[in-house]
Amino acid sequence: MALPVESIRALADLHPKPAHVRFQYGTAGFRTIASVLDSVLFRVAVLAALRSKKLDGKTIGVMVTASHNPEEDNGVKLVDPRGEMLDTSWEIHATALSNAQTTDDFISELERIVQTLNIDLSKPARVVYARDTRPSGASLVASLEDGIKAIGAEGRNAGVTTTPILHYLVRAINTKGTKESYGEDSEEGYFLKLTNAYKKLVSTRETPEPLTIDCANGVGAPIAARLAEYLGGTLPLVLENASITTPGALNNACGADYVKTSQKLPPSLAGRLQPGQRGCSLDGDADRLMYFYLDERSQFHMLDGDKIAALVAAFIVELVKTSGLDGQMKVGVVQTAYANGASTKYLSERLPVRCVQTGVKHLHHAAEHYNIGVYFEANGHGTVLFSPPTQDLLQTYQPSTPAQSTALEHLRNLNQLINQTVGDALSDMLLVEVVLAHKAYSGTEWDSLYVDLPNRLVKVVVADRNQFKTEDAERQLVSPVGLQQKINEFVRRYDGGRSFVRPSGTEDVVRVYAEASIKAQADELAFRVAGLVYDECGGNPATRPKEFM
Ligand SMILES: CC(=O)N[C@H]1[C@@H](OP(=O)(O)O)O[C@H](CO)[C@@H](O)[C@@H]1O
Ligand SMILES: [Mg+2]
Repeated sequence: MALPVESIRALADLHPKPAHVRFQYGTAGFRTIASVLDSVLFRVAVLAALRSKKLDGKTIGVMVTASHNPEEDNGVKLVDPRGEMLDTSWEIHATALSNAQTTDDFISELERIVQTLNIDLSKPARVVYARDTRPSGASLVASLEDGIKAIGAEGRNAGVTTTPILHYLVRAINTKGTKESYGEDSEEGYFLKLTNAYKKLVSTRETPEPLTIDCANGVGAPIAARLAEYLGGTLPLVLENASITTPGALNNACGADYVKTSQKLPPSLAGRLQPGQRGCSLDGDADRLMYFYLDERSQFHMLDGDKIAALVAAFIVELVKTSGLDGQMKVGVVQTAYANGASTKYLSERLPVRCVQTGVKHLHHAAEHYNIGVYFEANGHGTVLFSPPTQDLLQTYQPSTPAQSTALEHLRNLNQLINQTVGDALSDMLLVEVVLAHKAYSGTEWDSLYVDLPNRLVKVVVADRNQFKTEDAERQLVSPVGLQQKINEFVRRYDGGRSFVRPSGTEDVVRVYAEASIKAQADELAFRVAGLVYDECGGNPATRPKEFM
């Protein structure tokens, strides 16, 4: 069977690639200003169909979102059959297709892919897609639907929903009717799976004080509202920043990325959160979560991805131990170099910790090596993975005491509560609430598990960020040659000092991270290293940021 070239050509002509734009399928898929993305959406749909055919008709997911980016941006990423991110080896095909200039170039590129990957075009193709609340979403989805139609794939529209729900749906569809069934392949199936597990986990606990959710004025708002209905009062939720139709509101001075970067309460919550109260922020597609609370003096305290990892990992280790499964189950944590050094210290004293490259796919894959793998980026993206043999063991294990039996039941319910396809702000939020309820912790007690080392993250604009090459999970620079030694010399002069430099995978900048035991010192170290990088790597002297030292 050949490609339906005529139908592809006719529809592709309606979605021409803009001249002079170069696209790249990066860490977060394609992401840029929405107005240039029309052709990308059309082409991604065709690629998703090819991937589905290559995988014997398994359903591939397509999510249209730009997460925490500004409202005028949009983006698209593919989801593989088990609900994970697209296999990295296909990223280059996505990039190549998106950059083909004419319809003819696009078709030749498709033919090349079909041939190189030996794709059997007679196989069925199935694609499920969704979008966030961005104003550009509807028209981009229409372009996507044209691509699905052009290649004759079967499309399923999952509507306006969160990224993690789309990932859930992909896995649920592909495991339907099998022994690994992940749940009903509907939003309702998702809500029921999570809330049933939550209710069982907190059944013997008191109903907590209401939890405020900053929904970033995004898709998390309507989804959290439905979640609240399914929770039915077992966890009272107060939704803030839930205006999904107010122009310009999305992610604007609110949401998880705002909280993490500015380390502040979103101004819109001032006076809405009372002293002692806890709250959390979602990002624009609800796959990141940041917690926070106000102490009795109304001081803001942030509980980031590292604090979530510490809370959750310690709880799971305890349950595994109490259940009597500790001889058979290795629990581990995966972090990146951006994890606060104090969190790494706290966790390493309790369980194995690995550091990997930035980017969720690296964390996810490393976490798969444990029986139970906890991974979180400091920015609040993360989840917990139970390996397939571990899930079987949880079903067959025979506890010998009532305490073992209770702990086992909790582990089984956590396995249901946690969205294991990808980081999921709402699932993670329920997980945090479970642990807080079990430990009877308020924000203060959770926060005091360890004290964050003061730190500073700085962006540096250099002539060419591609000259920066790293090793040791990005903690050491190997290129430009000699720069790492100079950084080390600075670091040595600071008590508790740590600093590393790496090229961003999502922005045209180099990132400098620094930590030290005192805030002023962390800032100074970061600005010294930033100044060094700037001067040595072609930063323009005329626009040298004044804070660089
Ligand atoms: C320091 C930082 O937060 N980096 C972020 C950012 O990656 P960069 O490669 O640093 O641009 O975006 C990634 C995708 O959202 C996210 O996984 C990662 O944590
Ligand atoms: Mg996101």
